[in-house]
Amino acid sequence: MLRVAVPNKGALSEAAVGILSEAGYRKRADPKDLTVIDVANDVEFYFLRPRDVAIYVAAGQLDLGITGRDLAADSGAEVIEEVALGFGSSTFRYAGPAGQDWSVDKLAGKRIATSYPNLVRADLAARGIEAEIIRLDGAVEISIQLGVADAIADVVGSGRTLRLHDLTAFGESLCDSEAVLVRTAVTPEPSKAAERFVARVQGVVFGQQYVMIDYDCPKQLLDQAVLITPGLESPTVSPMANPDWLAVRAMVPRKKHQQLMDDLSELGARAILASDIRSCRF
Ligand SMILES: Nc1ncnc2c1ncn2[C@@H]1O[C@H](COP(=O)(O)OP(=O)(O)OP(=O)(O)O)[C@@H](O)[C@H]1O
Ligand SMILES: O=P(O)(O)OC[C@H]1O[C@H](OP(=O)(O)OP(=O)(O)O)[C@H](O)[C@@H]1O
Ligand SMILES: [Mg+2]
Repeated sequence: MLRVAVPNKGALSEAAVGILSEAGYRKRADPKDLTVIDVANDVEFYFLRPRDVAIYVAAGQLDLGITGRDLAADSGAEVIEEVALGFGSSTFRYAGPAGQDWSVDKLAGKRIATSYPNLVRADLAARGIEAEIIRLDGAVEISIQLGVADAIADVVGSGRTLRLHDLTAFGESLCDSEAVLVRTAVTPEPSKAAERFVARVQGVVFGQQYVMIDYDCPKQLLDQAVLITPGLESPTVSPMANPDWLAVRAMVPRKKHQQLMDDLSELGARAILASDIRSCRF
């Protein structure tokens, strides 16, 4: 039976469970359940802290797991990233009190509070900077005010928490993160069952990032319309009852679809429809 780790709570949990459900896997009945056996798909799910997921997967105890790229990097566990899941996006930044002229060099000799000590230690070592790392479990932004640190290194999503605490980020991002599906590096190749699981998850994630566009196109405008909606391989073009018109169907990136619909409309296409793709395979 394939063994898969899923975040049991926190920022990544809900979206991870949503993708797995859309991929046809069984959900847990009670949020306190730590395991679910999906007999129909021959998969056992383990609901773990996302910070621990890469450790189990790297050790080969579990075949696959969903975690954050930053959490996996900080754990030091060796895992292979199979699918970037398109949610839980963040950067990982140094920050200090606003109004001071911060730069990474100025961290030398300072106290830096963080929940990601290994990520920070590796970055400072690569820069040849010596500083004291204060390891905290969370609410890191308050640590300067409380006098235990001079600067912090933390996850930045919207940036709201930094602003609320009068902190300013500086330096490059140490890790551009999102939720990822990782697999063990113990075996060089994934098993057939792991490959199938990855394909299902990839299919749902890909479906979320694209929409299907259908439209009616005057025959003489087809070449120009195909430039607007080239599809993945090539759009599907079908005859219509009226021989002067063609029906066209193509996948387009979700982020661009409204712009592309405007372009098609201005070109002369009609009855332009966009629909969600729930899942796909390539
Ligand atoms: N705005 C955000 N806040 C927190 N984590 C975020 C945010 N955006 C993305 N993430 C990602 O979520 C993961 C952290 O997951 P975790 O479960 O620890 O979240 P959490 O909500 O901080 O939980 P807890 O605070 O209970 O430990 C990291 O990969 C982080 O990059
Ligand atoms: O840039 P923002 O959108 O404001 O989000 C970033 C904040 O969210 C997370 O904290 P969380 O709520 O998980 O609490 P924690 O610090 O206790 O983990 C993270 O550690 C930052 O503090
Ligand atoms: Mg947190």
